[in-house]
Amino acid sequence: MSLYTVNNVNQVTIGGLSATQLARQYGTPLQVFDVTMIRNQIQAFQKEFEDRGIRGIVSYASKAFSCKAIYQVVKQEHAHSDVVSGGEIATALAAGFPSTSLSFHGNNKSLAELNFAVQKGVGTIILDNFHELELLDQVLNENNTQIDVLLRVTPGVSAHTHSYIQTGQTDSKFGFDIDSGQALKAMRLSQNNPRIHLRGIHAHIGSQIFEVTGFKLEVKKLVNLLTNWSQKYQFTADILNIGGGFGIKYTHADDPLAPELLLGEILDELQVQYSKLGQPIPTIWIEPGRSIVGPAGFSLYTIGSRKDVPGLSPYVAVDGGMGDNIRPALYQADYEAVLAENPNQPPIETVRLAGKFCESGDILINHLPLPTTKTGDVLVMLATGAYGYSMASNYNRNPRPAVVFAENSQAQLVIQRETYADMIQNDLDY
Ligand SMILES: Cc1ncc(COP(=O)(O)O)c(C=O)c1O
Ligand SMILES: N[C@@H](CCCC[NH3+])C(=O)O
Repeated sequence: MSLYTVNNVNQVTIGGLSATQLARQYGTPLQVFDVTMIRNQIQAFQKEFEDRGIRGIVSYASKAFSCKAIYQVVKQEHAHSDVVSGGEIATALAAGFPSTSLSFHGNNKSLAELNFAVQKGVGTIILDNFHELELLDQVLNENNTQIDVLLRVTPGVSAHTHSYIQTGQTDSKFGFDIDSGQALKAMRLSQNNPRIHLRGIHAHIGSQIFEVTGFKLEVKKLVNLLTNWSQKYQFTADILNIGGGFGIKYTHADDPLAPELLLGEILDELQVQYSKLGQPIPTIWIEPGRSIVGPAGFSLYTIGSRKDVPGLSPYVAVDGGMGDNIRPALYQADYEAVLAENPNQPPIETVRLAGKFCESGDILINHLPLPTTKTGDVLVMLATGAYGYSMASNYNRNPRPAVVFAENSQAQLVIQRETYADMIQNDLDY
């Protein structure tokens, strides 16, 4: 499976449009999304549920990439979205996303954020800790209302992934621990709170996961927990949210199962578990972020300076870097990149693709094989749609790039390039 497509004149294309042309039209650095790929992935997840007759909800984890346009695409695909801050809620609502299809996550939601969520009619609060339970109770009382809640539990399963991005193991800042009894206590408190409609539980075991084993352990543990709660405490869950984390192909060294096939295996396991119990499967929610927007995103850069270092690979610098994609610097994440024109030419050298930020560690790709390049060439970095723009910064007061959605050979600007004025507007004189 290739990470990019080309047209008949051997140019990289995104959503049917030439990357060179997009770079010319909108400037670089530029983030472009192939919207068809986003839609196809959401639909592929939905089909896995339908094929098995399981009620399922795809809740896009919008921390992976949040802006009005993406919530609009998610809404068009009849999916839900998970949000992790007042800012994500506000963006989704500004996009016309139905508040009832939002679920609100976070290990330290503020009173103001909970109040905002409740007043705006956010559908589900994913309760993370006892402090939040108190805040939520206060907010619900003050607003004289009720809300649906899922309890986030930590099943003690740690999936194989980069250690910085693991969640879900017992030693996690997120959620109620099952083994120590925190989860049970939270369930009892919620069950006894007339303003809380406890609908079920949630767990998330990590990110960029290729193996189904961790997920299978997770669902076994969750089903056991729910069985125990239903037998001993008459609590019947109608929602089981198994989180996100489906891994994607960033480079040719990655060979993940297609995310929907991974989901299929998890659903098969759930069917086995529930048929052993002789019980119906609750509605299953998933929260994929990376797998929905990651492969669909492309970063377009223009090559600028070059520095040759005797005996070592040269630095080839582009007009973006850690400000629009912190992942290589933060997680040592690997990516691939190709020239927008004739991407299949045989390489003549391996370069270090450097960003323009004032940090030696601002290297986007450490070993990038490239044909002859020159200043002004457009380079396309692949599979950058998840946690790139959403983690972008104004470091060195570089403006964040523009974002374009491309679909059926049409392009539309969905986030304007930041201007110097945008960055200065909140500064005050002294
Ligand atoms: C609770 C929760 N749900 C969903 C996600 C999305 O994960 P991913 O982007 O790996 O699918 C995350 C991030 O890891 C998360 O913390
Ligand atoms: N930001 C991380 C993933 C974090 C997952 C959020 N729970 C990444 O770039 O891979």
